[in-house]
Amino acid sequence: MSGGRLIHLEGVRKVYHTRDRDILAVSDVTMDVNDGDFISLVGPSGCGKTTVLKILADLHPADEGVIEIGSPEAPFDHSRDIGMVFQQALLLKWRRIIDNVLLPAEILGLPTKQSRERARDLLAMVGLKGFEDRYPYELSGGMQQRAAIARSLVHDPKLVLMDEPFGALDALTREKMNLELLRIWQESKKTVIFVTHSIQEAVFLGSHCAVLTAGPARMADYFPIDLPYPRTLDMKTQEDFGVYSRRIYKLLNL
Ligand SMILES: Nc1ncnc2c1ncn2[C@@H]1O[C@H](COP(=O)(O)OP(=O)(O)OP(=O)(O)O)[C@@H](O)[C@H]1O
Repeated sequence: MSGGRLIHLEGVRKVYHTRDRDILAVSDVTMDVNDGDFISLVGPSGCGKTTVLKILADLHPADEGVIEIGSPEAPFDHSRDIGMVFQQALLLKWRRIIDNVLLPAEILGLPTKQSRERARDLLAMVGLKGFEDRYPYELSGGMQQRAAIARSLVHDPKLVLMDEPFGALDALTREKMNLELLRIWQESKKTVIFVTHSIQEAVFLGSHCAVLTAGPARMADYFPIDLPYPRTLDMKTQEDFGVYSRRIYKLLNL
């Protein structure tokens, strides 16, 4: 389901300079991402996964390397073309669910009526039809994360950055959300960069996988995951799933 190239990273490196020392956050980040790809970014704590997302979002400059997003024919606007989902849903507790989903559209000044319609459609897509007028406290953790996913899509971004969105959910809800996310990804046809600590989750979701290692923090591998979509939970017990998982375990010295 890949289209033209959206992202080209080559030899990207980032060092944080603090008062008493320099911290190498990530290095050797090299990857090409096509429109519609789902990239899993997996690695241990502190290996620079969030830093890669921040560089892509243009929140931090890189120290070295080539970063190209979009093309002259389809320029990329960081303020409009990125949607973000974090580990916590971060919904505003005084706003109804639909008004939370609408927030990026409001900030960008998009037409109200169309945005509201789109927000309703997205809430239906993430399985929250009927919950538009509820408040966040009335929703479970998984439902709140669905609302956060709808919010990340409301302004129709080209790229969705997800920083461990299911890290705070229990194991069963997390598996369910994995399946839901793949369905939403296939329906919305967005390019997704998905950060996770979980090797299983990385293999299960990704069309491609980037493996980051710590000490020194670097991208150790980037490869396609040639398992067919739609993915099903029983694939996790299959041999080729195990081959991909072992490749990552090995890189992480586990
Ligand atoms: N603003 C900052 N200033 C200084 N050091 C930072 C800053 N942000 C991150 N770091 C350091 O850079 C390294 C990489 O951090 P980053 O948050 O990208 O890792 P991560 O893989 O996302 O970690 P985690 O999985 O724990 O969220 C870490 O050593 C971290 O302490």
